Formats: sequence, structure tokens, C-alpha cells
Amino acid sequence: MEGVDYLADERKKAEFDVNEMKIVWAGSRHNFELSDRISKLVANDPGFSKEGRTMLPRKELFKNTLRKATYAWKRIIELRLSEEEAAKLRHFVDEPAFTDLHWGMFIPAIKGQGTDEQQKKWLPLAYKMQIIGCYAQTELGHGSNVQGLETTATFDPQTDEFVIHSPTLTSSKWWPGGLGKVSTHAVVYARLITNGKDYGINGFIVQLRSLEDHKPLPGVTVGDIGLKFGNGAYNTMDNGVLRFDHVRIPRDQMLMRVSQVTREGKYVQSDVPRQLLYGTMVYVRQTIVSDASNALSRAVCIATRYSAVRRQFGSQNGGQEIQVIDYKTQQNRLFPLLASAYAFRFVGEWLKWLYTDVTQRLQANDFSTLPEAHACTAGLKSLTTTATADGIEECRKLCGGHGYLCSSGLPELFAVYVPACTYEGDNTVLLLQVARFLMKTVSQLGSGKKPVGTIAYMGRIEHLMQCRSDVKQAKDWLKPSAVVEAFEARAARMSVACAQNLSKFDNPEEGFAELAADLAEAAVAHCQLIVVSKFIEKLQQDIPGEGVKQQLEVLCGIYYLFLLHKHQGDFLGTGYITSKQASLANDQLRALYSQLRPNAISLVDAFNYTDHFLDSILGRYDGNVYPKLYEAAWKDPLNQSDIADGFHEYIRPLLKQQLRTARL
Ligand SMILES: CCCCCCCC/C=C\CCCC(=O)SCCNC(=O)CCNC(=O)[C@H](O)C(C)(C)COP(=O)(O)OP(=O)(O)OC[C@H]1O[C@@H](n2cnc3c(N)ncnc32)[C@H](O)[C@@H]1OP(=O)(O)O
Ligand SMILES: Cc1cc2nc3c(=O)[nH]c(=O)nc-3n(C[C@H](O)[C@H](O)[C@H](O)COP(=O)(O)OP(=O)(O)OC[C@H]3O[C@@H](n4cnc5c(N)ncnc54)[C@H](O)[C@@H]3O)c2cc1C
Repeated sequence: MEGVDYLADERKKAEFDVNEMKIVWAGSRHNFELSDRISKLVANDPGFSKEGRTMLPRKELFKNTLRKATYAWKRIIELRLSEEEAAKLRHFVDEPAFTDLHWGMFIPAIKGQGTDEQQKKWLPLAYKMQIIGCYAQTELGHGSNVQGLETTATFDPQTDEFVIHSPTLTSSKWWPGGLGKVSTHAVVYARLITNGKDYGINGFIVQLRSLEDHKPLPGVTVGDIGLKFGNGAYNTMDNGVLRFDHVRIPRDQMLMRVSQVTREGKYVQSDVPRQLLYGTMVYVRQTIVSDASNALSRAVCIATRYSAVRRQFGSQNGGQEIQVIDYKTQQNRLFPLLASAYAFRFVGEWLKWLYTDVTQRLQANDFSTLPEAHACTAGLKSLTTTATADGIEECRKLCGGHGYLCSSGLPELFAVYVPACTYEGDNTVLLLQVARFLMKTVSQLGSGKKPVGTIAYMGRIEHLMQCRSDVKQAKDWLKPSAVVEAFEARAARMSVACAQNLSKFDNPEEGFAELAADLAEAAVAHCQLIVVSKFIEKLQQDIPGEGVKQQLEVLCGIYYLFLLHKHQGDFLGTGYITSKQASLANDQLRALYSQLRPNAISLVDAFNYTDHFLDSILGRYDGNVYPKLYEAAWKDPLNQSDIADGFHEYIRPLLKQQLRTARL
């Protein structure tokens, strides 16, 4: 029945002020009002309908995305939306498109690596979308190893130009989003060669297509790399292939903030570190962490609502069966994911602050916090995307068979999300970057250099190496100091163990390669400590709203106790806790599940997602799942006729043959 709220009883059970929680989730009242307004604007506009998206063949799907992106731009102009509002609108349109790379990487690359003059020339064109750009770094042969890229940019002093060239098949640019069919320009990463010397990788602005007829310019071969994983999903994006045959660009299209080439061809390194060339990646990794909480919360919202609707077993005397959300096994799979969504939200907020801070420092030529910013963005990108991709798949399983239907929204969400574990740095490669940072920190401990920020805990290494947990009863695990020390001791001990093992190798690089798996685990321990600490710090703030803080305390407890349970081996193996204390942690975790249960539906309502954004029958706000599933099935193209296409060619002859055989 339309208009009935099947989850109303669940909503009545809430022990906190949901509207206040919505503000905590959004980060501020301003953010809440912005998201609320723009998400409704998109949901109510038929131009942004998602109907039938997973059924469209690639060409139609792609054209439909072009239509939506152009329509979004038209609405942005008509409504005179600010940059912030426009970004929100693109977010709620919820379809990967070339515009993500234009706004998310092309423009930031020019801002971060271009000189003032270059920014003045290119940014106004890009802001008005008079040029459309992408970020062309990865090649067919090299993605993770940026220093291994093969494309060349050779300076020609005769003409004051760079010659951009793809010398081998493996040097073909491969993967850049928006490149295949749309971009007119790209920031291309290539080896800078001048006076016969190779100065390593640098960014160059290269025009690829005519601004008149969109044809590839002479010397440019460009196209789409082909169909990707999933129905619809990331196939709305034209990830591309690109080859250059001695394409000439003016010298001033080399992005020159980090280094310059003079008119005479002299290479000049400015006083900013070369790592700033990787700055766009740091920026995007930071945004990916916030985005992890978006994707995970969506999946969790669907699985939680459906778990309250779905009933299985346990009916007595013809009464109702048990809601599957009441099974402890369901709670043990679902509630830590709900807690993780909140945890990633808060660590994302903090990381945004850290990124803003490091950017301001860089502008003032203070590069001291860059290594920490790199380690945090790399590590947290890896941790949160791995957990989110796994979490979305778990949510699909939590929805049983119906979770496998595209109309649950979960298959597409997974297919769109899962490449986040690979793009912007493969997650294992990024963890090894964190491990390098940790090993460097440990090696400098005796030098008098005090570790600060997220590695300040290493400054208390002597204590952390020998302390023991003082937990005596289950509720002691609710004490923030007990928890933080546990995670610090585990991370510190795992790092020190790696450092000790490394010192046994004559060649440190060989040692690092041999011990890589242990090093990656130490990096995970360090990153989990950051997430736990930032959640606990959030709780130390003034949080208004009846019962809001208490709910967040429950979620925080579930987040860290679930990690403690899952990684018991680390905590026990490093000797910080006893098996009795591990068991007490598990008792406390179960108790927290019971506390969370009546609030579960309201905690996902606090995400404030419209049904348009969720795009899931199982996750509908009103819980009216079965009639809508039934209705949707009949919309499938296979059900347009009672007799299937192909019946006369394939099924009928079979049946006839059986009839003949039967007569024989
Ligand atoms: C709201 C807008 C959102 C928009 C989002 C749009 C999303 C669209 C979806 C998808 C887009 C996807 C785009 C891409 O995938 S672009 C391509 C991304 N590619 C990668 O991430 C490549 C990964 N590889 C690397 O980053 C590097 O190769 C490396 C693994 C870090 C190794 O680099 P290198 O060999 O140079 O470095 P070393 O290990 O020798 O380290 C040298 C020192 O540099 C330090 N370092 C490394 N990286 C950085 C950095 N980024 N920042 C600062 N410092 C860095 C490193 O720690 C070493 O320091 P040391 O002190 O030890 O010398
Ligand atoms: C959907 C999508 C969109 C993308 N968009 C863009 C874009 O817009 N622009 C762009 O330039 N690129 C883009 N990329 C490319 C992306 O950045 C790379 O694919 C990514 O950086 C991983 O590199 P790779 O493919 O070379 O993986 P590889 O490095 O080849 O990884 C293969 C395996 O080797 C392992 N491995 C590699 N090196 C090491 C090591 N040192 N130690 C241990 N294990 C290692 C990895 O863990 C992985 O298991 C995109 C990719 C995808 C999937």
C-alpha cells in the first residue's frame, strides 16, 4: 500500500534525536541544509532519473550520461549554483562521468602544479567548460610505478616547443577517465628530456581534440579502452587509450611550479620538493576517504532497512517470523559496518582538515608536514576503500537472494565502487608507502627528532613496548584510554618488530621486499589506530542533541571492539592483552549490539538519503519492499511479451523433438 511506513515501529524505538544526528553526519548545519536541498532538487527532476540504467547497451548508456552531465551543467548555470552547490549536484546525480575528472583532477593538477600565469590562462577556460580535461598519467605498461612511465616530452630549442611522444606500445596512456571520447585537453605526465638529459616525470597540458569538430589533432590517437566490470556501473565513464606521434606543444604548457625549462633549454629545479608533482593524487586520495563513508553508508542503509523488513523462522502459533536484524549473526556482520561508516565519516573530516593545513603550509614554503600528509592520505585511502568494497559485498549477502537483484542497488554500487581499491594508487602499494614512513620514524627514534602528529605515539615507544592492558571486566573496554593504548601498543610493537627484522638484512631494499607482507600489516595497524583515535577525539567535542553522543559512543565502541576481535592475533601476539581480556572485549561488543539494535533504523535515517539517491527497492525509506519488487520484475524487457523472443527458433523445435521422441 502506498503511503504506509512499514518501518514506523522501528523509527519509534529511537533513543536519540535523529535530526541532530543528521547534522553530525553532514558535518555542520550548513552542510546538512546544502545536501538536503540539493539532493531533493536532483531527486525531483525527471532529467536525472535513473530508470532502466542497468539495462542500457554501452553506447546508449554513455550517451545518456553525456545528456545528464550537460543537463546538470545547464541547471548549475540556470540556478546560479555556487562551486560548492554544483559539486553537491554532481554528487547526487550519482553517475560516474568525465566531469569527475575534469573538476576532480584536471583543474586541481593545474592549480597545484601550474604557475600563476598558467593558472590565469587555463583555469577560466576550464571553469567555464570551454575546454574539458582529464588526468593522463597511467600507461598500459605502468600505473603504480610512476617513475617508470615511458611517454617522453623532449624540448626542442629551435622552436621553443616540447615534442610529446609515445615510443612504445606500453607507453600508451591507458585508463584516464574522460579521455576516451570527451576530453579536449589532458594533463599528460611524461619524462622531461632537455639537452639529451632525462629529468624524470613532469606534467604537461596537451590539447587532444579540435575545439571545432572534436576530431583528434594530428599525431594523436585516442579512444575508449572497452567495457568494464558490472552492468551500467563504471561503463558510463570513457576510460581511454592515448598515443602521441611527435605532437608539438609550446614550452609554456609544461606545468612549471615544481621545475622549469628556460628558453635555452636549461632545466631549473625550484625550491619546492619534487613530490609536489604527486600533489593531485594526495588531494584525490583525501576525497576518496570521505567518499568511502558515502558508499558504505549507502550499502548499510539498504541492508539495515531490509534486515528490519525481512523475516525468517521462529513463528509460533501462526504469528510473525523473526526480523532477520534480530539474529546476533546478522548484527555481528551488519553493525560493525554501520559503525565503520560513521568512523570513516569522522576520519574523512579530520583528513580534510589535515589536507587544508598542509596546503596552507606549502603555500608558505613549509614542507615539514608533507610526509605525514602523504602517509595519512595513502594509508587511509587504502584502509577505507578496502573495508568499504568488502562491506558493500557483505551488505549484498546480508540481503540474501534479493540482494543479488540489480533493483537492490547493491550490485551496481559494488561495481562502481570496487575500482577505488585500485585507482589513485593500488591499496597494497599505498600501504607500503605508509610502512616506509613508519620504518623511517622508528629508525629516527634515537636521534632526538620528536615524532609529531599521527606518529606522536612512537615518542612513547619505551612505555608502549612493555605496558600491559589493565582491563579487568568487560566494561573497562569502554574507557578511551584503555582502547587507545591497546591500539598504540599493537601498532608500535608491529612496527618495531618489522624494523628489527629489517635490520637483519645487509641490503635494506631487499629486506623491505622480503618483509613486505608484515610491513603492510603494520601499516594497517597504524591506520586503524588513526581511525579509532579520531573517532574518540570526535566524542570529546561538544555534541548537542538528546542521546546523540550516547549513540556515537556505542558506534565507536563497536568499531574498535570489532577490530580488536578481528585482529585478536595481533593484540595477543604482541603480548598487550591476555586471552581473558580478549574474551571480555567480545562480551562488551555483544552488549553494544543490543544497545544499538533499537536505534539501527534511525541511525541509517540520519544519512538523510533520498530514495532517488539510494536507488534500491530493498532500501526504500517506507520499507514497502515486496510489492515494489514484484512490480519491478514485470518491467524487465524479458517480460514485455508472454512468449520470449527466440521461442520459435530454439524452444519450440526442442519441444517438438521431445514430442516426437515421446511418440516413439
Ligand atoms: C571532489 C572531487 C573528487 C574527484 C575524484 C574523482 C574520482 C575519479 C575516479 C577515479 C580517478 C582515478 C585517477 C587515477 O587513478 S590517477 C593515477 C593514480 N596513480 C597512482 O596513484 C600511482 C601510485 N604510485 C605512486 O603514487 C608512486 O609511484 C609511489 C608508489 C608513491 C612511489 O613513488 P616514487 O617511486 O616516486 O617514490 P618513492 O617510493 O621512491 O618515494 C620517494 C619519496 O617521495 C615520497 N612520496 C611519494 N609519493 C608522495 C606524495 N604523493 N606526496 C608526498 N610525498 C610522496 C615518499 O614517501 C618518499 O619519501 P622519502 O622521505 O622516503 O624519500
Ligand atoms: C576505474 C579506473 C579509473 C582510473 N582512472 C585513471 C585516471 O583518470 N588517470 C590515470 O592516470 N589513471 C587512472 N587509472 C589507473 C590507476 O591509477 C592504476 O590502475 C592504479 O594506479 C594501479 O596501477 P596498475 O594498474 O599499474 O596496477 P599494478 O601496479 O600493475 O598492480 C598489479 C598488482 O601488483 C601489485 N604490486 C604492484 N607493485 C607492487 C609493489 N611494489 N609491491 C607489492 N605489490 C605490488 C599490486 O598490489 C597489484 O596486486 C584508473 C584505473 C581504474 C581501474
